Parts: sequence; structure tokens; C-alpha cells
Amino acid sequence: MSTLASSSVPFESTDENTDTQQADTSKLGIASILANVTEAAVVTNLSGKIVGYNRQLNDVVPHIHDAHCITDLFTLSSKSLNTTCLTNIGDTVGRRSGSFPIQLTRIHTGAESQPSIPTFVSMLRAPDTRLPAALLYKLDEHILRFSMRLRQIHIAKKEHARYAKQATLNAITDPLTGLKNRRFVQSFMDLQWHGQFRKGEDSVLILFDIDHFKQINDTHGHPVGDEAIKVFADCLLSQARPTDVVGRWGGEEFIVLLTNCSCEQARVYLERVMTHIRLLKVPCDQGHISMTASAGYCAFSQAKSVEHSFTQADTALYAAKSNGRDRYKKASA
Ligand SMILES: Nc1nc2c(ncn2[C@@H]2O[C@H](COP(=O)(O)OP(=O)(O)OP(=O)(O)O)[C@@H](O)[C@H]2O)c(=O)[nH]1
Repeated sequence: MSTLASSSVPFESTDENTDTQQADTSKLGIASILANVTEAAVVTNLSGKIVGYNRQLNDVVPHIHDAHCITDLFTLSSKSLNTTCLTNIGDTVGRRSGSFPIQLTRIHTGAESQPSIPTFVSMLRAPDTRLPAALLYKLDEHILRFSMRLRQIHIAKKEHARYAKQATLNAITDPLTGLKNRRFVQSFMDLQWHGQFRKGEDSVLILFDIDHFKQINDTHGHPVGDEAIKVFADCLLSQARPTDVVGRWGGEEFIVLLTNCSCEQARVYLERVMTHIRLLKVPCDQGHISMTASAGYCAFSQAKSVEHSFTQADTALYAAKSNGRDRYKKASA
């Protein structure tokens, strides 16, 4: 057996658990033990905490210094590592790693005379049945590679799920404001239209349009215009209920669908939101600018279809604009 004394990683005893079995083990010199094991190996204490590993493991697992790599491999270890537990770990890890059952060997201590290091190492190769003071996991290179592969697959799957979630979110979100986009609102309104009558509910569709928005752009520039749109969007959202849908229809036009809502309740929302809009402040070079908006609304129960309710609300919005802006108007029946 080759002696690899210089290639072991120094034993670090950081565990608060100072039971005698562990002390006996450290006396044996885990670094020496590891140096005499030609396979990749890692030693844990009885709590499953890693107290040493050898350089061969380093070669097999390139990211050995990432503690998680190691601990992830042993997430199956238990705090009470008795024989049954060991067997379970071996079985489970064996199953996880396909055809390579993990070798778990218990290091003997507590005997009258401590075995010599070579004897000790040979004991590692021939599992004994005596009480463990520490555990030496001799890891087959294939197992390690497999475990690393599992880990990579796991990370890749998580990444993929994250990207998929982000892509779904992007597909329904307006990038400037973070509000729902037109596509989402359209689908939502269709669903709501078909669902609400069965439930005996009503919804109210509101169209908002920022007043004289072109002037904001022309006077203060597009970035300030963009900021005004964002501030406005936040305001609409903050005044709505979680069950309502607030979306950007395009440009400086917004749509809000108040679900399970009557026209009277919609008026309460509109009063509140219009007051908040008048108080908004958008920073610009000269200090800040204020804005107002106009709105038109229509209850689904007033309309023949989603499209019809939209046209009705749009006509009401136009009337609000024509009547002086900074106001809301209900669609005529
Ligand atoms: N900054 C900025 N401007 C936008 C955006 N989308 C549309 N606009 C601008 O919004 C302005 C809308 O102007 P108009 O449709 O004439 O309406 P208005 O000036 O708000 O006037 P009224 O609606 O009649 O009160 C146009 O100048 C568009 O270029 C955007 O994402 N950011």
C-alpha cells in the first residue's frame, strides 16, 4: 500500500461534541489514516460532520473546498449512526448511485490496544462489527462522479425551472411597469366573463389615460415620461385589491378589471385612485411634476361581450377627456 502522508488534508476538530469515542479517534490520527487509504476517502464524526478527507477526493471532486459539495453527498447520514442506520445509508446511496453501492466502514476504537495504522486501514477494507468512533466513507470514484453528476443535474433542473418561471412571467408582464400586459389582461377578461355570471358576480372594466402625457414627454423628455408611467402604474396597483387585475394597455393607457365588484364599489375605487393620482410627484430636473388622468368604466353586466364592455368604457373615457379631463365617467347603458 502506498503511503500518502503528505497528501492528506489536515484534520480539523471543530465539533463541540467532545465525547471520548471521538477523542480516541482523533488520537489515531485521521490525517495518517487518510494518507494510507489509496481510494478517495472522507472521515466523519458520529454526527456525520466531516472531519477530514484526502487528496484523492480532491482530484475526483474538483470543488471539494465547497463544503456543500461534500455535505450534499452525505445528506443521508444520520445523527445516530448505528448499524441499521449505516446499512440504510449504504442502501439508499447505493440506489441513488445506480450499481455502485457505497462502502461504509466503521473504525474500531475502544479496544484494549489500538490497532496500528496499517491494521486500521485493512480494517477499513474489511468492515468489522464493533462500535464506531468515527466513520470512514471510502468513496468509489464512480460514485463520486455519479454524485457530482446528480448534483449538476439537480442544479441544471433548478436553473431550468427558474428560467421557465421567468419566461412565463415575462410573457405576461409589461417590462416598464411590471404590471400585467395586454395579452394577459385580454385572456383574464375572457375567463372572467365566462366565469362570473355562473357565480352570480359582476366585474367592472376601467380604462385610464394619463392627461396631456405628450406634454410631459415634450417638456421633460422621455425618461421623465417613463418615470411618470411607472409612478402611475404603482398608484393604480396600490389602490387595487389582490383579486383585481391591473394592466398596461399600451403607451399611457391602463386597464383595471375590478372583479366581484358593482359600479357603486368601482366608484369608491375611482374616487380613491383619482385623489392619489393628483398627489403623485414625478422627479424631474426642475423638481417634480404632477399629473392627472381620465377614466371610463363599464360593468360587464352592462355589455354584450368583453369587446363591447371595452368599447363602452373607451367611449366613456373619451367623454371624460372631452369634458375637461381629470375625471371619470360611467359608460351609458
Ligand atoms: N415616455 C413614454 N412615452 C410614451 C410611451 N408610450 C407612449 N408614449 C407617448 O405618450 C404620448 C401620448 O400622447 P397622446 O395620445 O397625444 O395623448 P395625451 O398627450 O396624453 O393627451 P390626452 O390623452 O388627450 O390627454 C405620445 O407622445 C407617445 O409617444 C412610453 O412608454 N414612454
